[in-house]
Amino acid sequence: MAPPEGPRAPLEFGGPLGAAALLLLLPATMFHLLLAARSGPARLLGPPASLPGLEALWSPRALLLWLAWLGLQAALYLLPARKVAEGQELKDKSRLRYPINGFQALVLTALLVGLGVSAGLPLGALPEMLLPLAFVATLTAFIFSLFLYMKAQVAPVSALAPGGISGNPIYDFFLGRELNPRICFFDFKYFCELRPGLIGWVLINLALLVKEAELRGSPSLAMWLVNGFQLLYVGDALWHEEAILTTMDITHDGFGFMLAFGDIAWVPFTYSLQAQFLLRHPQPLGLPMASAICLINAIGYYIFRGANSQKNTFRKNPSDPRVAGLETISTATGRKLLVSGWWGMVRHPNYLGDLIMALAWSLPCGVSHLLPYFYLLYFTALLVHREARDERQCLQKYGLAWQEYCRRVPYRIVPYIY
Ligand SMILES: NC(=O)C1=CN([C@@H]2O[C@H](COP(=O)(O)OP(=O)(O)OC[C@H]3O[C@@H](n4cnc5c(N)ncnc54)[C@H](OP(=O)(O)O)[C@@H]3O)[C@@H](O)[C@H]2O)C=CC1
Ligand SMILES: CC(C)CCC[C@@H](C)[C@H]1CC=C2C3=C(CC[C@@]21C)[C@@]1(C)CC[C@H](O)C[C@@H]1CC3
Repeated sequence: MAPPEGPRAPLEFGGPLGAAALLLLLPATMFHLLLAARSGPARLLGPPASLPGLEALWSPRALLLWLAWLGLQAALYLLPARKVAEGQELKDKSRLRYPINGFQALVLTALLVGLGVSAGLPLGALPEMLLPLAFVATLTAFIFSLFLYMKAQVAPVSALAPGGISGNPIYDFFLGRELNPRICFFDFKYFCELRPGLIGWVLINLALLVKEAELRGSPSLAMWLVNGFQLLYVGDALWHEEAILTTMDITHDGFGFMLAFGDIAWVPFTYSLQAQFLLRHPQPLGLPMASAICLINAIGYYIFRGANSQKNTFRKNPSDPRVAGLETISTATGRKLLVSGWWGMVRHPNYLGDLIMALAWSLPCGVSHLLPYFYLLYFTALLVHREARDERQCLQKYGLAWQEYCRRVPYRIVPYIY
């Protein structure tokens, strides 16, 4: 169906050319990181030691394993949920319904993997399959995004995302045309955002830990820390699954290659980079240093969770005693903005906490290589860009009230710095 005439959202990511470049650059970066982590020099910059042939990338076993994984996560999504939540109001005034059973999916996956391992499933063999698995995940993301693009051609105009209706096929394929593509109750974007990728990430981490134990007798302290920190992060995201319904990915962005690839390929295969690095480049870590890193992660988590929970509680019920005493600014929409508490410190305190945690995930890998710090560098760029997008949307939504908020809380992410 033809998109509506009228003013369109400004093009992002450098327009169609930028989107075309990212279609190649993102998978290329992911494969570069996978290869670099297993190579001796583990260089972040510069060419990988050797390029794999097609036989190293293509494996029918990896394809089967990948399809079984997606099938398992889809089946867990369809299980009865402890709660069904309503999303934000859509253009046509309706609200979609979403199952809240992500944490249940994590626990059931853990039980199934545990059962599998006790029945002889060689979890330690998974690290050897990362390259072909990443390859099939990338293929899946391309094919799936094509399906989503075609599905959007027959979707009603009211179902399209503001950003993905430029009319340029490459740009729209990358950004995503349809806001909430679904078949019946099965919401593709919501499913992909939290399940196969995030749970896949901690499973890959665990397999790397098991492999390290097989190679060296026991997992290293550094590997334990990386596994523990990232499991906490993923468990937290799934426990607070409902909060995802108000993020810009769900409420504003279409579902196209960027999110499909990001969710199912980028997250599991690049977010597990520190554990991949540690398997081949063991790092000595003493107890005092490990304790300091735990403290950094705990501070990051405290800020991240405190800020996210404060906003979520306030958005659900502003008179909740936990937030009722906070200072606010009224806006013309009837919604208020918090201007004290975490949200009075900087305009994105949750990003600050997330970045501190990102640092704690890299520190166990030592300082001899830049590679394990890739996540911190990429994440800083992602959050700075995301913050700017969110500010633009908030200025549009709240106008003068947002300007007043920016005047009263002048720093974006890091107090007195940015
Ligand atoms: N690991 C990863 O790869 C990624 C992690 N994240 C994390 O996900 C979490 C969610 O992030 P994200 O989706 O970007 O957005 P946020 O949770 O930061 O939400 C931004 C929204 O919050 C509301 N808001 C902003 N300021 C205020 C205020 N002062 N008072 C009340 N409401 C306010 C506005 O929406 P409204 O007013 O409409 O409610 C705004 O659009 C973060 O913790 C982030 O760090 C995000 C991206 C990637
Ligand atoms: C491949 C590109 C460079 C960008 C892809 C971006 C995606 C990987 C991220 C976009 C927003 C995300 C969120 C999360 C994971 C990463 C993606 C999907 C969380 C689920 C991580 C856990 C947090 O508690 C909530 C996050 C919401 C946004």
